[in-house]
Amino acid sequence: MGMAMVMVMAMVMVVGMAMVMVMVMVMVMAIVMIGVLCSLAMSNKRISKRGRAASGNAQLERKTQKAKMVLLGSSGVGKSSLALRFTRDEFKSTVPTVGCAYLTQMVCLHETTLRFEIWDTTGQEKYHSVTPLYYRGANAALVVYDITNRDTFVRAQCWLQELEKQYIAGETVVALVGNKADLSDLRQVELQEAQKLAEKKGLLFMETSAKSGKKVSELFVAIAHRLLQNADDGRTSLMHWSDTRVDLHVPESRESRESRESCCRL
Ligand SMILES: Nc1nc2c(ncn2[C@@H]2O[C@H](COP(=O)(O)OP(=O)(O)OP(=O)(O)O)[C@@H](O)[C@H]2O)c(=O)[nH]1
Repeated sequence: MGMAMVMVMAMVMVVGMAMVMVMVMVMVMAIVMIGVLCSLAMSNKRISKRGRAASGNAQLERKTQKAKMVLLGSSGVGKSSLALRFTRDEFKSTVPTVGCAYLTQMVCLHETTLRFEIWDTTGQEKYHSVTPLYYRGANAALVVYDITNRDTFVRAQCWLQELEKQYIAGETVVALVGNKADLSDLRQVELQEAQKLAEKKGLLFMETSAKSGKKVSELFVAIAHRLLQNADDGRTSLMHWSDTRVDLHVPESRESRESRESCCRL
């Protein structure tokens, strides 16, 4: 009888100990799981904070920068036509520019949007003395000649010399542009000759046609890339631009708003 009692008590003790051990194990597992869940929650919080900071920076980087560009060259080479092709993708008969015309166009690149503020000067000799007023402070200059007219190429070289006196090399992006490439049968300036000149002076060079649109947006995008590269290298500084206009007139039609806000995406 006594032996049986001892055995029963021993069994109760073993079962009790087993139950205590199971409970301890359950508690330990619960504590471990709570710990894991807490650390996961903390790291998620950190990731989302970092994500917000990154998207904030991305937003900052996407801000629009503006660049002043001046178009120079003899009368009739197609400066206004190039500006019109680039800003409105149009080609129509133009009248000689009086003084200067002002147009704008956005270029959307991967990380930045660049707003070109284009000063289209007149090529007429009688206004020559006022032209420096327009190219002062320009971030970029297009020196345009007509590939079918050698005189305009000679004149373009005078413009380049004038610009060289005004600017520190590398600060202003200068492009030599041979326009009217659609009339290559009437060519008076060989591509290689202009290319060589541009290489010697470290200029961008392109033959374009405002009439057909050939290489026009490529030209402006190449200038935009060069400008942003110079800004990154600290050689030039571009100002930020934000649209702060207040429209005091009748609401704009959807069509005209879309064309105003259009961006040259390449
Ligand atoms: N075939 C051809 N004609 C062009 C091209 N670009 C311009 N033209 C014509 O050349 C003439 C002069 O063009 P504009 O754009 O007014 O020239 P501009 O350099 O602005 O002239 P100014 O305002 O006097 O300085 C116009 O009759 C245009 O239609 C082109 O790429 N091909």
